[in-house]
Amino acid sequence: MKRIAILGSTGTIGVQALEVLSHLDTYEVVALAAGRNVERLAEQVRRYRPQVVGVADEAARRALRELLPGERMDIVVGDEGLVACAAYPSDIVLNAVVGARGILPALATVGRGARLALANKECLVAAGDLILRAMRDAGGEMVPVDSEHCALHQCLRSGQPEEVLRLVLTASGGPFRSWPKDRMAEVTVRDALRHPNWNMGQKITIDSATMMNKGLEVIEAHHLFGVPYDKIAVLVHPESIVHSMAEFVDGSMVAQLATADMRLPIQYAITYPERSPAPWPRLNLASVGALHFEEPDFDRFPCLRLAMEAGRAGGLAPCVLNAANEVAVEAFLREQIPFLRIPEVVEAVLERVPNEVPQSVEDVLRADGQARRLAELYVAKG
Ligand SMILES: NC(=O)C1=CN([C@@H]2O[C@H](COP(=O)(O)OP(=O)(O)OC[C@H]3O[C@@H](n4cnc5c(N)ncnc54)[C@H](OP(=O)(O)O)[C@@H]3O)[C@@H](O)[C@H]2O)C=CC1
Ligand SMILES: CC(=O)[C@@H](O)[C@H](O)COP(=O)(O)O
Ligand SMILES: [Mn+2]
Repeated sequence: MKRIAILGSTGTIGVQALEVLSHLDTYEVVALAAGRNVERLAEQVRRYRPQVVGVADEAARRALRELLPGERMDIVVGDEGLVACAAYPSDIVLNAVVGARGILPALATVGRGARLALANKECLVAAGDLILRAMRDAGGEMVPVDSEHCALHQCLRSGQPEEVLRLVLTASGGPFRSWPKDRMAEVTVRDALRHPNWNMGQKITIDSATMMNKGLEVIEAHHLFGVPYDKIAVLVHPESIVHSMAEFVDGSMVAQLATADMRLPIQYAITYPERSPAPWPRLNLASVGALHFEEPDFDRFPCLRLAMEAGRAGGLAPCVLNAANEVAVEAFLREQIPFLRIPEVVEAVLERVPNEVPQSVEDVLRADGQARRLAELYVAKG
């Protein structure tokens, strides 16, 4: 039996991960962590009987205890609780919490030599160098869950690092792929939450709509695969069937294709290097018919440009970009700012937080906090 901890178990990735585990019979769930959805968490605890359970705050802890009065489990709370779940002895930690909150549990996982199955891209964006250093020092490993990076991980199994010419990350283009710029000023929350191909949590769905998601994924790919930014390209592919590709020096392109179903990358990250049979629907290319590709539009999607610039700038810039974006997306979801204000808030914050090379996670968390406070000020201006 392999032991697994799932952080963000009540979210879209966490729920699908438990579904994957229900058909693999060699894994024991030892830790579950979530935020405030205690009803769903209680159901998961009843079924998987983890030894430790994390929740966001004291109110959630009390509510969970009331729902499970006789359950033998340690309940841990807040960001410290998340770290405790990641640090609890296990072979694999699936980090599927949303946002920069994923940094400390990622460090706790790789720092004890366990496998980090990584959905939480924000931790690599904000603290990629530190997490990779901790992973190398402790002999840990990271296997991506993000669909594009899972695809690239598979594509790169067919060549040596020095044979790679470039990585091509595919992007659906989101719900506004073909909208003219003036119409994008009228975007509602409902419009932006209507992703064409994927059913995901709200924050990543808005990131897909602004294409910030793809920018974050470029930075994620840079860290995961050690490839410089000038060798990472983005290509819009509205069908989300080709999940990404690696181009080799001889002109060969190796792509990974599958249905748009996150259960596959989740299972891959858990069972790697083995592949297990999967019971869900498979890709039928004849019924898909045609696949389309086009260049991204950096003018209508300035978040993509901002993220790629922040990645190239390095240092604290990606952390600042990510923190400002988290605040701006939250404000858009609360209808405090319009859609097109998201990149404006991010750009304004990036211009004001000085860029340095972080020496420690404390430097990263300090810049994250500073960027959030500034972003709140810009949000308050509307
Ligand atoms: N969804 C997808 O298909 C993909 C997601 N990802 C990445 O995976 C991550 C998760 O995404 P997704 O599942 O869509 O997000 P969701 O919003 O669906 O889920 C987020 C999870 O984080 C938990 N959470 C929120 N606040 C806290 C907190 N304070 N302490 C502990 N846990 C907390 C939530 O708990 P609760 O609900 O109980 O409050 C929930 O379990 C993101 O980084 C995203 O970018 C990457 C590729 C694809
Ligand atoms: C499923 C997944 O990995 C998401 O990150 C997805 O790729 C988002 O789609 P976009 O290509 O629209 O950003
Ligand atoms: Mn993705």
